[in-house]
Amino acid sequence: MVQRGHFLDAQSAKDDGRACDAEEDACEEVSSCSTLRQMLAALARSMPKSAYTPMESSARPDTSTLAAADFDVDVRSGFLPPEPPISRLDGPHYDVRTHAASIEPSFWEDMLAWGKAIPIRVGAQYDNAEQTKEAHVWHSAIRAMPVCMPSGAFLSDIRRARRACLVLAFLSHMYIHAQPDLGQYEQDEHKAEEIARVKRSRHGAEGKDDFVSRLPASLAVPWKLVNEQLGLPPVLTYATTVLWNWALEDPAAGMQLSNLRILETFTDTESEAHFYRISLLIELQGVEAITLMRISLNEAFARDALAYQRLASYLTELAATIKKLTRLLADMYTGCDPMTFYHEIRPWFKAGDSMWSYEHGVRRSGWLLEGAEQEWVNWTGPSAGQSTLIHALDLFLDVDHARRKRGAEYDGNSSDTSFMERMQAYMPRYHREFLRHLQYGIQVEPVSGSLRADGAVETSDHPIRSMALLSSLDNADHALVQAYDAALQALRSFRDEHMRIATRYIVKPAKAAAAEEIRGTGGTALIRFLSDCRTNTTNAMVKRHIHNAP
Ligand code: HEM
Repeated sequence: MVQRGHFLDAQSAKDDGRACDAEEDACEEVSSCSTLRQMLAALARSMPKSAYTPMESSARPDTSTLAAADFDVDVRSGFLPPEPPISRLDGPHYDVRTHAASIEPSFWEDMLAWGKAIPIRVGAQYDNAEQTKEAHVWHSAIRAMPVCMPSGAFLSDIRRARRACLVLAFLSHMYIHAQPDLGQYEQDEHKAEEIARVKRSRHGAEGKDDFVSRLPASLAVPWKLVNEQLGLPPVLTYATTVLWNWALEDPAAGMQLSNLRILETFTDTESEAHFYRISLLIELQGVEAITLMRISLNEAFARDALAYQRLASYLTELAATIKKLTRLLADMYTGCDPMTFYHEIRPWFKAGDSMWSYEHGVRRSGWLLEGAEQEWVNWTGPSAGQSTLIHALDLFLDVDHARRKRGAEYDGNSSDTSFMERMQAYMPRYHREFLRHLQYGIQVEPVSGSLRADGAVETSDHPIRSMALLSSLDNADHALVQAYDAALQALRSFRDEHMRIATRYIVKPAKAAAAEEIRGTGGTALIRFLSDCRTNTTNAMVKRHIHNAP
């Protein structure tokens, strides 16, 4: 069997001491495909690397070559950077009220610290007149702040670029959401008109009738530039709130579950820190899954009898790892209060796609990034649906959320088949590349068989699924099929738990608050969508299709 790609350099298979007749042919095939091979070798690399990724110093450093050589997936930390993110952009400290003309990036840090100290609140719900006044001064200072263009040298230090992305994201969401009368959330047209009228009268001096959805150039321009560098749109993302938002309690103790602390929150509540921390712990535990996926794909390259046995054992381990992820997910309840999540934390995440405003009497959604975008932008707020880890598990196990495969099994009533693909636009560039590679870079010779209960022929060029299909044809040994399906079952159970969480943290509080429409941060009709994701997981199981399954 000739593979069009594989996940390990051929030497490792040889080092296994396994004889494989097809190996040399396959090696030739692979060596002719050197670019792909380099990418695969980078993925399989076992040497730790530095999170500092020096790049050419220029106004817009080109990171494309790095993307090809390195998917920014670390053997110790997975999709998290292996070294703690920096917690402050250096440079002199400013008294933000008197030195508003400064243009050092550290000035953003001072603005963030000031905003948090007030503290800036969603909808300008302050406790007293003094706070209200100070918040107004903060707000005006942001608008008056000069545009600071980060230098090429600054952008080329990836840790500083990530921190800048985080600070600008928090500042931008604070700026937008902390304005008074955020009734623009209401999609009731009459209310929105009334609110717009009140806003006009209040912000007459600003001269902007939809001031609320306009991000000033002082934030919009550098934010867009920094995020372009990282391959992200200018909006708060999972990468910002989770992947790059942590520190080690004790630097000497290293990256352990109990040693991680969240750097920035909007609400300064334990619930918000816990909400981010759970995802962080899942990412860290996910390193185990990434390793198992990688070594499994090596077996998909070898494809001898031992490979089938080993793959079965790795998939069994993967199922156990996914169960650990589910247990971590269920820990959400131990530190994140559903009401605090729904009423205090979630509103900060709203972005252009779910905010409405009026300009010159025209109602529209979106944010206007002054000086950075000509058009109103409708980006979506952060969702753990942007976790590359979960997408990788889906791709590895051939879960098809786009519903292009196995089409006959679907009723054609899916709520949102494009959500998962759309979420990839919100991942850091290298992680997106990683998924693209996992999806398109490693196909094998298609395997066909009449395995389905309805007799339809299924053809698969998926490296793992095709082996499970082949193994299912052999009635003597269904160990691989069982292990493959067990991993899918574990992923389904993860999604069961996730649905319970979404119900407890969004659906119930929304019903209690008599919300007219219940949608996820990503804008989905959430219960229908999450239930579809579960169905897609189950539909990938092989056993369901075998005539004589044991
Ligand atoms: C309070 C906690 C959470 C709530 C309320 C929640 C809610 C939601 C909602 C409503 C969606 C639908 C998409 C949207 O419109 O935003 C979603 C998607 C998703 N969430 Fe969460 N989520 C939570 C925590 C997590 C965590 C910790 C993870 C794991 C890292 C996670 C992983 C996902 C994934 C992978 C999706 C895409 C759909 C799927 O794969 O099933 N969520 N979440």
